[in-house]
Amino acid sequence: MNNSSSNSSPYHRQQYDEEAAASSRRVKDEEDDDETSDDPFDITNTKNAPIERLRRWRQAALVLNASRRFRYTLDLKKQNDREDIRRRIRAHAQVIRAAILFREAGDRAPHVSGSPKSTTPTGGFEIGLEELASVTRDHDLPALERHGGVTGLAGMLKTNPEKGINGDDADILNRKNTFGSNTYPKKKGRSFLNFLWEAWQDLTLIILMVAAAASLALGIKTEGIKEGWYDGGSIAFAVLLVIVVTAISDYRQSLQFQNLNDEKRNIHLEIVRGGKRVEVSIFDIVVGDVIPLKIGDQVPADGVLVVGHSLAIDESSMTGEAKIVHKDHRKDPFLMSGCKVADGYGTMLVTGVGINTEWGLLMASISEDTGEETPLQVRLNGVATFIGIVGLAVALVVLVVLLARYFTGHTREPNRFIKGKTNVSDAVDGAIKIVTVAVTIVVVAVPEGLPLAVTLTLAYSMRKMMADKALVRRLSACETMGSATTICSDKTGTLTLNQMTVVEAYSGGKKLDSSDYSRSLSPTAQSLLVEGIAQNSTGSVFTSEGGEVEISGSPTEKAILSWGVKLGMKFEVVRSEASILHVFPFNSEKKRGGLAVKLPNNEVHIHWKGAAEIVLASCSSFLDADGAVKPLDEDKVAYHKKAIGDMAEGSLRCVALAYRLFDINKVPKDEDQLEQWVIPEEDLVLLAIVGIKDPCRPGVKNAVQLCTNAGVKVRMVTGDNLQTAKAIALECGILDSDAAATEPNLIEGKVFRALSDSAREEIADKISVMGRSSPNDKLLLVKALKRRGHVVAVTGDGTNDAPALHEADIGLAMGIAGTEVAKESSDIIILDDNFSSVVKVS
Ligand SMILES: Nc1ncnc2c1ncn2[C@@H]1O[C@H](COP(=O)(O)OP(=O)(O)OP(=O)(O)O)[C@@H](O)[C@H]1O
Ligand SMILES: [Ca+2]
Repeated sequence: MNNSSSNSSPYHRQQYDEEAAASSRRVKDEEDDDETSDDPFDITNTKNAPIERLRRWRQAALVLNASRRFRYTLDLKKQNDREDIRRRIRAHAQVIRAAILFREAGDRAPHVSGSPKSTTPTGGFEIGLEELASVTRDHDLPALERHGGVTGLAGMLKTNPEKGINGDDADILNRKNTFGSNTYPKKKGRSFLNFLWEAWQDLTLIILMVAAAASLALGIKTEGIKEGWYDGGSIAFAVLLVIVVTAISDYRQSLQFQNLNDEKRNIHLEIVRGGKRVEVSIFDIVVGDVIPLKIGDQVPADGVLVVGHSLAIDESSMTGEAKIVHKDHRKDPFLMSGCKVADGYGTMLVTGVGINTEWGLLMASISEDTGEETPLQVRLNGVATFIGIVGLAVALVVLVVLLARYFTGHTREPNRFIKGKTNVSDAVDGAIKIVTVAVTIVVVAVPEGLPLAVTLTLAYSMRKMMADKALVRRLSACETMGSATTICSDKTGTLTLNQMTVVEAYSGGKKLDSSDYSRSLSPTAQSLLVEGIAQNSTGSVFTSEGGEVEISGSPTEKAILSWGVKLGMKFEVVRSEASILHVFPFNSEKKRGGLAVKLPNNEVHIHWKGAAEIVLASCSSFLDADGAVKPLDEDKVAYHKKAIGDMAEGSLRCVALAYRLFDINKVPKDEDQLEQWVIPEEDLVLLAIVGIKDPCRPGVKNAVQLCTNAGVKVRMVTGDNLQTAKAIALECGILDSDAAATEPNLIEGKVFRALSDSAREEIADKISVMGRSSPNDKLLLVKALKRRGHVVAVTGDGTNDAPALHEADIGLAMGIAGTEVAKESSDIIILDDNFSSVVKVS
């Protein structure tokens, strides 16, 4: 909390705090929570977990530490607790909001009616922090309109909706001081003492401690203080050792988890500053920043949409319900931090950061789970406890039997107990001997070290994985990874470098000269291609004053954009020449993306770009060498198919560009209908087919070999063309010869999809390469393999890989190219995207 209160105008913040404090106090009372927090507004202080534990302590005498022992299953309660905290925070946020609104209403009353600027703007901006934050948090569309919509807001925040803030240090600092920074106070980790305290609360240890005390007392009684303390003392020492080692190990693990979390949260993303895309850390985002969003991204801060194309947001992380919300800049432009982009793309203007967003409040209050246990640990803990209890029971039985025998005189010992004859002191000595036997049984039987050994081993392997560039999100993954029998890897970026360049191109019914692509192009083809490339792209080209070009976007986009630059494309100029009517964003399902643009002369051009053979199938004509539209007859289709085949053979990824004219009168006039408009995708005119090279990663071949030798089969599941997939698979050793490259070793996604469940199971084992697969095919394959008894590891980067990653026994997400959604569904994040690291992990 501290940093945001120091960042905002002190006067308002104080008032805000007081009221919010009062109301949150009420909420707390209602919930009857033992939360102890000096500053009630400081929700970062929810000391919930230990209290929960204490409460359980009180409730059940037997369950000493429910979080560690006496569980034979993983802790579902913990997840519920987290959900609970979320819900509470949401309620909190509502209360805080209500408090602000209440106060504002009070403020407004004297000066008659609701002037929109009831809070004093600071820092040279025309709008104050609270005002701004409340507009976005309440999704207050009328208020946004009062401020002049997004453009008005951008003006007030001294930013440009297209170019962003200018991004000099002074400006950024000023914004941070005025509106806060996009960070939240970290929840303090638990102290070492805390772990010590937790470590001794363990049934087996308590049994041992009692045994130590008993043994100490008995020893001293029978052998005197000098000699008698050995047994008891050594048991006590062992117990102490176990407690300390457990505590140290847990403590170190919690520190490590904190580091991991910091790393996990430190998302790097591209934003627009000074008209240029720059990569910054999510923590450096300030109010006024303009951020492009694409499928799979996490919304990094609260904001409003500047432009969006089919943008759909998954708000489940905030609202708790799985619901996809369509955003558009007129009706619902508000974006909540922490949500995921489910589809489409757009640009947002940041209006709220850090603790001023609901997500910030949430993150500041949830302590990351550090006490996670793996299935093996849970099982071993169960076993240890079970053995302990059995030991205790046996010891008790022995005790009872021996005592009974002793006191009934059924022993053969010389000084056995004879009723009336044996004096009290002898009788006690005899009984003590028997008790000592029982204690010994307990000490021997309780296997305290067992679970500890596992914990230590796992902690070690996690550290080792980190060194191998793998970030472990779920500790149990370390355990499972060792037993993986097959790896389903995607191609792009994992097996290949993800550095793409166009190396071959066909246009006008012939192959272009790769030393100078534009020379053999007709002016018509050149201008249409340039238009299609510049407009139909989620990437961007920035030309600095010195004339240097910087290209950003996904690797495929970058390759095509830089090819466009070679054709003489002036990105900004082309973009400003025509206005975009509607967009169908690229997705892996359809493998193509398209859009409609309106030219100044009222012509409507529709451009498509996507997987070559798919786009080719939608074409009915092509642009010949002179720029005239010619029908695509059988010969020409065969020619282009062969061209694609040749390029794929050479392991190139093929992308086709096509366009068509469209009657402007048929374009829906109404904005809502335009939003629903399905862009025509038939009768296209083929403009060009390009072959993009994406070299194999060095070392991948060895890594694959290593896996094969270890009995782990590597399979490639890719969205790319089957031939391209085959060529790459041969290159990196997934297929060893052309002869092996037959169905069902090599299979196309749609063939696999069409099979019945049982048939899929039949052939799943044999599949080495699957080409032109949709994300769902990957899921199907994983399911089939699992049913065949395989332990499946899956690597992936895309949003649509999430289901497969989730389904897999071990999901590995790519740290660099991977989308946030994919990372969230994974167990391990491969930081350098390298397949060799995947192999090291296993
Ligand atoms: N931005 C893009 N615009 C148009 N077409 C594209 C774009 N990106 C990829 N493609 C085409 O779609 C095909 C498949 O893309 P998809 O996203 O399914 O696979 P991928 O994830 O890139 O590959 P992999 O599954 O190996 O990681 C590519 O072969 C290419 O032809
Ligand atoms: Ca992929």
